[in-house]
Amino acid sequence: MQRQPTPVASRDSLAAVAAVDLVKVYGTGDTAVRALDGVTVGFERGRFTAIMGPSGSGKSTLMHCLAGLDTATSGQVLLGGTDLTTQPDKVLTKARRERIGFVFQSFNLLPQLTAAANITLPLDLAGRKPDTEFQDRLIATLGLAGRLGHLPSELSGGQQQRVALARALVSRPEVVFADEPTGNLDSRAGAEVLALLRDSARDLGQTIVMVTHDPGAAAYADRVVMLADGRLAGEIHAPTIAAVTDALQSLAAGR
Ligand SMILES: Nc1ncnc2c1ncn2[C@@H]1O[C@H](COP(=O)(O)OP(=O)(O)OP(=O)(O)O)[C@@H](O)[C@H]1O
Repeated sequence: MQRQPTPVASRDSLAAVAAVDLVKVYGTGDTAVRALDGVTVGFERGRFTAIMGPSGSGKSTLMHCLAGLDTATSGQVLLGGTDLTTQPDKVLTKARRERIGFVFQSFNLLPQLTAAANITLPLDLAGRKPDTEFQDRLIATLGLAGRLGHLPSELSGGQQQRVALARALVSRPEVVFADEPTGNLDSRAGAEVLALLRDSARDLGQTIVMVTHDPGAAAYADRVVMLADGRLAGEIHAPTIAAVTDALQSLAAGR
C-alpha cells in the first residue's frame, strides 16, 4: 500500500504547498533537537492530506513551517510559487492572513463576535468583499444558517468547529491547515467535521492538510503522509483505518 512520496511543487505544479529538504533544529549544542531532518513532500491542490506519525515525529513542526508559523533552519517551503523561507515577516503575516486558512483543536473563535462575524473576520481584516453566493452556500452546507447570530458560547463544540471551518474556507485560501480538528469533539460531531473537510476538498477543490493522531480521522483523507523521527516514512493513498493503524504500528515497532 505504501508508495514513494509525491513530487514537490518545483517538479509538480499540482502541489499547493510543498516542503523541499526541510530541516528544523530546536536549540543548539548537546540539547539540539532535529525535529525535521530533510523532509521533501508536496500536498496536491484540491486534495485532503493527513499527516500522521508517532508522538514527537515532527508533525506539528512540519505543519507550522508549511503555514509560515515557524521558521525552518534550512530548506524551502513553497506556497504556490512563493518560497516562504525567504520572505520578510510582513509578507509572511500577509500570506497567513490572505492565502492560508486555519482550523485548530480549540476552535479559536473570538468570544465577543457572533458566528457570522467570526466567519467573515479574515475577509474583513483583508478588506475584501465576500463572495456572498459562495458564503451562503458554505453556511448552508455547514448547517449554520440558523446559528449566525449566536455567540460561540451559545454553540455546541461541533457547531463552533463548523463556524471555524466556515471562517477558514470563506476566503477560498490556497491551503487550509487543520491541527487535530476533532480533538475536542465527541465522535459524532467529529465525524461531521471530517466529512465536511473531505467534501470541501471534493466539491469545492479546497486543499486541506490535517495533522491527526487518530487513524479514524486520517481515513477521511485522500492520502496519509507518515513521519518518523523528523523524516518521511511513507504514504498511503485512499487510506483505510486498518492500513493507517498497521503503518503506525510498524513505525512504533521500528520496522
Ligand atoms: N519549541 C521547541 N523547543 C524544543 N524542542 C521542540 C520544540 N517543539 C518541538 N520540539 C521537539 O521537536 C520534536 C518534534 O516535535 P513535534 O511537536 O513537531 O512532534 P509531533 O509529531 O507533532 O508530536 P505530538 O504527536 O506529540 O504532538 C520533538 O522531539 C519535540 O520535543
